[in-house]
Amino acid sequence: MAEDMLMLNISTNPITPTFNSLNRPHKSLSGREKWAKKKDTAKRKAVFATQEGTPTKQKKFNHSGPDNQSSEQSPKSQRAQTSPLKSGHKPSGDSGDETEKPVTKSSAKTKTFSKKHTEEQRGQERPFIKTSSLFRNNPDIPDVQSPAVTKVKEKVFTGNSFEELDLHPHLVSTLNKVLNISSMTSVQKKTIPVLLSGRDAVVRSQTGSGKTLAYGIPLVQSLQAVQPKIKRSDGPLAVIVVPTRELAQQSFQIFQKLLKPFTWIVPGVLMGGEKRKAEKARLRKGINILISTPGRLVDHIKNTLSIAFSAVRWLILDEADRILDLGFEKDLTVILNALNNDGPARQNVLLSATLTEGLSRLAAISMKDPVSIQVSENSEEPEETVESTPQTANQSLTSSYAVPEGLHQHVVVVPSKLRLVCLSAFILARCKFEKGQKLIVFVSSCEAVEFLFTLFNAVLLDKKDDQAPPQHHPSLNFLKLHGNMKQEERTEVFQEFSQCKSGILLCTDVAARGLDLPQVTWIVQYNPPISAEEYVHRVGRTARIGTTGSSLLFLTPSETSYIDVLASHNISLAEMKMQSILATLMQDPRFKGRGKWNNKKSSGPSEQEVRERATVLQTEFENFVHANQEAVQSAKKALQSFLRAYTTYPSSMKHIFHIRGLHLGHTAKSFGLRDAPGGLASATATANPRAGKKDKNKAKDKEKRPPKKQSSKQREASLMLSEYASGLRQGLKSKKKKKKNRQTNAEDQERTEG
Ligand SMILES: Nc1ncnc2c1ncn2[C@@H]1O[C@H](COP(=O)(O)OP(=O)(O)OP(=O)(O)O)[C@@H](O)[C@H]1O
Repeated sequence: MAEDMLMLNISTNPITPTFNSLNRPHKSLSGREKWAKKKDTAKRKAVFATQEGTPTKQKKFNHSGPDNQSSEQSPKSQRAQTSPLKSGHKPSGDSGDETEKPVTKSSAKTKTFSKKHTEEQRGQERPFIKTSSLFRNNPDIPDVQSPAVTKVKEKVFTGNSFEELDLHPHLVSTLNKVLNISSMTSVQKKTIPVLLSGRDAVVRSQTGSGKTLAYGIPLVQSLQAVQPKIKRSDGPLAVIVVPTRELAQQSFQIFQKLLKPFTWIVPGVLMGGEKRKAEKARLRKGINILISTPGRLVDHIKNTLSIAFSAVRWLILDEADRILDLGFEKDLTVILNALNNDGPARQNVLLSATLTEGLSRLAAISMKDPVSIQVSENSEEPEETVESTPQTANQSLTSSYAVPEGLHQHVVVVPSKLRLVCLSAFILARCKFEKGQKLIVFVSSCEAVEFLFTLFNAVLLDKKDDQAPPQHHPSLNFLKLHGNMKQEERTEVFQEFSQCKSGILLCTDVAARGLDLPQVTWIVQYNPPISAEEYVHRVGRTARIGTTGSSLLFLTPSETSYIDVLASHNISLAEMKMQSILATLMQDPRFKGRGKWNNKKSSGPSEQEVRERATVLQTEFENFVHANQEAVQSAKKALQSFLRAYTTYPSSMKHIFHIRGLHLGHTAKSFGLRDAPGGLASATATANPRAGKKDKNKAKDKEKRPPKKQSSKQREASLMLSEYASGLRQGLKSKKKKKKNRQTNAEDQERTEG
């Protein structure tokens, strides 16, 4: 690990041998080999010192110079290197250890010096650079070529107006005047007549194509026509199930608008995080269109006597593939049983941008001859809908997904160590040096969102001095959204990000589905999603309803095969170069390094200068993280949760995302940690069933009560469920003591988003 230690690394935390052994693809060097490498490195150092005339001391502070260049691969060596294990990627403990020794030896002495010196250097725009090895010993970045694919295209709009349908004139005028829409989208044109005819339907169309109104309009049309007029006391006539609270709120708001002329029809929303008592009272008064998350609906089915489904005529599952997915299945069964016991014949509608698998389970919700509706540009007018059974519907829905035409998708390959600075540079580029940019950054865990939120607010915002509050650049407005936040805060953030003109939303997949946040310009996937389907939903938060937008997927060199996975779903990405993202740092004087590279004649930013600035930024991150124990703990928690999430990729993707492919020292750096903390062994050993026996034993020793081993499916499920967790765990636990009776339901509740 010595090579990964900072030049002036003062860490007393030796790297656990377990991790070195997990990540060390090479056998240890013989004495002769070590000597040869030492000699070679010394030679290179000497050459550099002569070329740059770097004083010895300065060279110690910034060791990235010549060796960085050695890490820049020749085109030949760049080719076809995808796995660190295969690529000659040299993790800690390999070559370079010896060259760093003189420096690490003096670490005790430099500790005090570095701290004082760092402070002195601030304000002089020549920060003390502690992080010297950022650009060294990284795996090669392979050439990235997205395979040619035939993109699936969907036309968003039709030239047809809502007047052409046989709708109530007040409904049409509400669409025109309240929602400001006049012509139908393709999916609306296909779906509305089918649903008005009373048929069940399975609807798939690209993200942001207007699926909510595709079921909302016929639902309102049909309910307003019911005679005698619907009364509040009739209870629910339509049940709409959606996977997240924010989506529930959003759908509820749309129904409030649609129902403006039909005031006798009452919409209502039930969702986790809200007070049950208040919801019960509303249910007692009567809700005709009931929108709910699965968990909260189940909770009421079990505990609220006044909930009755005898009048339900419609069941709509929005984001149906998510609801039919792992974890929600049990809740859905409870909901369906309750509906089937009570209700008359009803219409069932399933919608999503990625409906494929899970359709065999449609039988379980007793769809009757569902019509399969999908939108494809190739289909000739009149656009046919397909009469199908659940089985044929399954066949007709391929796994090639349409993404919006105005979406420009990119990928950047970044070695683990550089991920944090690269993400920061990207955010600065978009939000500090450009105007009107609204970004959503997807991260794999709640803890990582919290960590990045605190870190970016502390480091990326301009600070004049330590006392003054950070100066908010107007566009550098960070927001966070994840399942462990209190509901009020979630709602506030959702509203704020919906309304703001620019900003950065750091979030988990809780924001991946269905949310219609206006004018989002970039979707950044800092951690790749667990499936191509989730990729489609995440990027679908931009370029909605015929507009344009962009996306950027971060991959490490060992993860580049993910591009092929996406290509197999007809999704292709253009490469963005890491260097060009990092070059943004040249615009920010706060990250100016020693500046001596400025003298160079070259017109563009020197690569070395960019690296130096990236190193300054990384140093700032590490200084912040190591400034106090709380920050270190937060970084460790984030790292641990990242590792846990990494073990949950499905087995079909383990060849790309396997915990063994991670270099933990490098990964730790992307959390501002100078070294991989000890104790991670237990986290990964318990999470990773394939970890060595030795690691598992160590983990057992350390943990008094090691968590139960889970199958990979269980882990995936529990991750998803914790992701969508209500955040009520503490409150529910205390209630548990008082009301044993409610225990089961409370657990169900906290287990789901609802
Ligand atoms: N006919 C229309 N004309 C103009 N805008 C429309 C029309 N129908 C819907 N919209 C708007 O398009 C946006 C996206 O609609 P919606 O959220 O229903 O998309 P979606 O297909 O459900 O997306 P996702 O798959 O991401 O959930 C919304 O802002 C909605 O108001």
